[in-house]
Amino acid sequence: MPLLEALGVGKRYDARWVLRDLDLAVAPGERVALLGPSGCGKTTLLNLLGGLDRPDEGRTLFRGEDLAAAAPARLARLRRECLGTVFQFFHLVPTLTARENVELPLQLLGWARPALEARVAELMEAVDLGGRASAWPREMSGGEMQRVAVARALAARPALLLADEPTGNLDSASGERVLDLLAALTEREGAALVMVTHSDAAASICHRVVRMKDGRILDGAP
Ligand SMILES: Nc1ncnc2c1ncn2[C@@H]1O[C@H](COP(=O)(O)OP(=O)(O)OP(=O)(O)O)[C@@H](O)[C@H]1O
Repeated sequence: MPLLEALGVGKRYDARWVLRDLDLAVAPGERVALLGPSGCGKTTLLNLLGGLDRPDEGRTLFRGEDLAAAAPARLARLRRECLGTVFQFFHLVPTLTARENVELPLQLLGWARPALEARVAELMEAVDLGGRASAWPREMSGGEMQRVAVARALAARPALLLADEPTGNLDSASGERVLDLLAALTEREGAALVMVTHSDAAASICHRVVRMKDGRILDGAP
């Protein structure tokens, strides 16, 4: 069974359809890049896949479960346990240290202290920030903040990571480092990745490139 499936999905704002009749399936552990011109609907699709938004036609299924039909509490739980997100502008909590940012999703899930601390330490090492755990976001470079964001997104061992232009605000060297980590850590943890990007370097760490135009998929669909 695919991990994630969009079946005939569409989304409109007022009378204007910005996605139409779109099909996409993502296998467990698969990395998919979503490419396409500005405004073609990539972020809209990512929001539907993550259950942040509901389609106006079609269905999005996570492990066969219709996200739009899930009760709000069920959806919140599914997102907390199974889904990690990485954004262009990092979205770290500015009043928490690097370590505390990574801890946050595990605290929300009620992890016990010893397991939580071991997992956070492991991830801080994995993103090569073992020595920066007590740093505040304002003291970190963009690349460091994004590495913290990657560690946070993977903390709860989600089956799916959604990333929206994760290198869009980084210089190419920092961006490459973040991409290498995204590939290595999703591989190691068995997480699938769906990544919106404009960058060929980002697409190159994916198993499959899906090109979109005007709210539809041009190629790369299964
Ligand atoms: N809340 C909204 N209300 C009305 N229109 C919207 C809304 N959100 C997005 N749109 C429109 O939907 C279309 C798709 O937007 P979306 O952000 O998904 O594109 P994108 O491919 O991610 O673009 P970019 O690469 O520039 O981020 C655009 O025309 C956008 O203006």
